[in-house]
Amino acid sequence: MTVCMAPCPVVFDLDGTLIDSAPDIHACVNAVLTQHGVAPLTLDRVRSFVGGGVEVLWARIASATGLDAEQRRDMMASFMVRYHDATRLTRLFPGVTEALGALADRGHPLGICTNKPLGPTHAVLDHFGIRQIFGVVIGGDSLPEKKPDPAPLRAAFAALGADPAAPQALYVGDSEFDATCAAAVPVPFLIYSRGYRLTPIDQLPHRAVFDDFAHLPGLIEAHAAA
Ligand SMILES: O=C(O)COP(=O)(O)O
Ligand SMILES: [Mg+2]
Repeated sequence: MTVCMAPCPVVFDLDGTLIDSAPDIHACVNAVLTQHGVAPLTLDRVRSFVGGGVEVLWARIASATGLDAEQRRDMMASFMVRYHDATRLTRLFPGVTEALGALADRGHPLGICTNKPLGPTHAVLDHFGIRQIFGVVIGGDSLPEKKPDPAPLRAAFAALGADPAAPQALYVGDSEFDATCAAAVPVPFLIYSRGYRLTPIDQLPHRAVFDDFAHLPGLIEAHAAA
């Protein structure tokens, strides 16, 4: 077992991990559907479509509502205009601010690797005043690849000057996309159990699970010392 000589780098997913953004995504989706005469979808349904980025979201909406390719393209474009600064219904999950502050105070380099496009990602980080705490923010449109491809997460660790293969590096996320991505990097994965995951936790590769951000700094210190 190695002892962490320097605070380990920690990269976070965003939607369903640090923020509960499904209500804003749901509102933007339904505004567009209604505008085009398509019946709205429930919050649970839209939440179940989040995790793979905007193209995956609209592919799932199209198959749920029977949109053709042209309708889907037009509606996705209208969605992006609304989504760009949609923060009104979004909340940080309980304890996130305190956990990020504690990790930053202990010197952990922190980053974001999300499939959410950079525009709405920056808007929401600015809205909550937490953008500066992150040394790198990789969005769903930062690279040609998205999670579960390992490239965006590797880029996040590289920007932090960290080697994800170092035993102490960590990725924290909520979904199947995150678990598969972390395994492909490879980097140990901590899963937040109150996010947007559909698959049972025991079927996803992960190092540890937590349901309260108050426990995260202790979990990370325990991992780093293991
Ligand atoms: O925008 C999405 O679909 C998912 O975003 P996430 O990668 O932060 O969970
Ligand atoms: Mg997520």
